Amino acid sequence: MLDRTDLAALLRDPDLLTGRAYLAGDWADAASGQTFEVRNPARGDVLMQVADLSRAEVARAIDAAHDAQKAWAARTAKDRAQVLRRWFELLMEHREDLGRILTAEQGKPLAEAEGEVAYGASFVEWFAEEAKRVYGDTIPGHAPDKRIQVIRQPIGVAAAITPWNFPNAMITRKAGPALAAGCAFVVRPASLTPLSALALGVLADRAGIPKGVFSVLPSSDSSGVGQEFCENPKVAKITFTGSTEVGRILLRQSADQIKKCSMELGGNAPFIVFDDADLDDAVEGAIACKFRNAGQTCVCANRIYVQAGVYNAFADKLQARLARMSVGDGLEEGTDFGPLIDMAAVEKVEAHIADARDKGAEVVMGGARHDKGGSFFQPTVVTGATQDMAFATEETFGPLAPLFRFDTEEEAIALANDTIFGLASYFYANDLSRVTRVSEALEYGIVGVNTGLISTEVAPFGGVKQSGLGREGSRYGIDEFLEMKYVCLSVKPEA
Ligand SMILES: NC(=O)C1=CN([C@@H]2O[C@H](COP(=O)(O)OP(=O)(O)OC[C@H]3O[C@@H](n4cnc5c(N)ncnc54)[C@H](OP(=O)(O)O)[C@@H]3O)[C@@H](O)[C@H]2O)C=CC1
Ligand SMILES: O=C(O)[C@H](O)CS(=O)(=O)O
Repeated sequence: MLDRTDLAALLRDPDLLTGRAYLAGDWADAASGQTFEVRNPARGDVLMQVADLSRAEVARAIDAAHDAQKAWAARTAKDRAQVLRRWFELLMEHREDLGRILTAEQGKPLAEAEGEVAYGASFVEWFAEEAKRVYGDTIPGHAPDKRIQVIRQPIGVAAAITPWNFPNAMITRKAGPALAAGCAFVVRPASLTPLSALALGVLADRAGIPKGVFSVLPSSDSSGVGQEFCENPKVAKITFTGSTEVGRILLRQSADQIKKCSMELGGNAPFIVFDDADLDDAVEGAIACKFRNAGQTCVCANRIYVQAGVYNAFADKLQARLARMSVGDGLEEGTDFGPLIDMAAVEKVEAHIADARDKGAEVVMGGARHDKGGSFFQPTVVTGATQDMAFATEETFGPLAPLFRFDTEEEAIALANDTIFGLASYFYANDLSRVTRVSEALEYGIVGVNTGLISTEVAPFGGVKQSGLGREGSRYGIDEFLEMKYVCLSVKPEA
């Protein structure tokens, strides 16, 4: 059993666990008194009830954000940086509690959850520093009496919608740059995992982020809140992380007001192993890249392409390595893979396996629900994968590793690029010319070379094609929350 009392008992600071909304600086229940339940994916228990805000209450938070933003932007960059730095320190001080809350609602192993908390906090730390480096330009005038300046100003109120798979980091990866730039920030977290977001609000409040500048707005009405964000003229920016399908909906809804949008969307990452790769490294990279968060990340390897000469050796090594890993409750020591988020996720993995089998693939490891029951699933390896199978074009979002065989470099690149997505890609090779050729030929926003882990706050994270618009993290991430202004000054000669 894992209910609210049990989870609170695991925390050093139980005040981090709340089901109340952080609305315009106040902790509030929904005016209607309505709530929605949050479940623990490992045991299926109802963890707690969370305030189910209406669209009108979300609009009130947007009003408060709009009112508070100007004063926040008027503070010096150093002042905002110090507040963000304090938030970072609090996030790290409470890393274990935030990790337990995250695992309880999302399911990932505690080590991964605490890793996500540190990763999420790193964006707050990074953009606390970047706040002080929002530079402009002066440009030599186009006429003797002209002086040209370029200044960059905060865009205003930013509204975020975030997914369940990284319920902490996908919020701070947006809030960090937005607040650093001088924006106000309202976020509607995924209804499956609002607790991590609310805990971020508790610590933002303690850090001194002014009331109204930051709101966390849980609601089961995802489409209604999305419409409010897109239609409310006080919202200047939509920043979304989630599926390409929902990204399209938000872009369509934002078109009427030409609202600025950042989109971190779906992926279909190829993971290519060439015959000059270090196979042990490639196996470690594939495990990290494919099975992190039980395969529920947008940058997970979705297709594994192995050159013919090393195909069997790679397949054998991967299975041997996987066999040493364990499936279990993320709160228990030694768990490598937690449960999937829900039964819909299980059914999608099962559909991809059935489709592959029907088209001639062989399931050489796993392939079925785990005997732990619920949404636990066996880590699965499929050989004989081909481009006509569903997982070649659809994101599996689960612990399924399909192995495709290829002969030539040209063929591998063509297969890897044969998708509407373009977020992350990976390959293992040691020939320098091949590494350069393949890095340049892959049509993706991110290329991992001899590594399966690419996520860091210092680098620009984002996709091309239908995997998104814009970048998060790095020195580029703050640009998404700034507007550039050109000032043309006419200077008259002394009378
Ligand atoms: N590029 C990236 O960095 C990332 C991409 N993703 C992608 O997201 C998908 C998995 O995450 P998942 O949460 O299932 O994705 P979804 O797109 O289903 O949901 C993402 C968020 O959007 C909300 N939402 C759903 N429908 C609407 C709507 N009509 N209007 C406004 N908001 C809406 C959801 O709310 P609710 O769930 O409460 O209904 C959730 O908060 C995968 O495709 C994955 O690749 C995920 C993480 C990172
Ligand atoms: O939600 C996701 O998939 C994240 O973007 C993955 S990462 O940033 O942790 O790599």
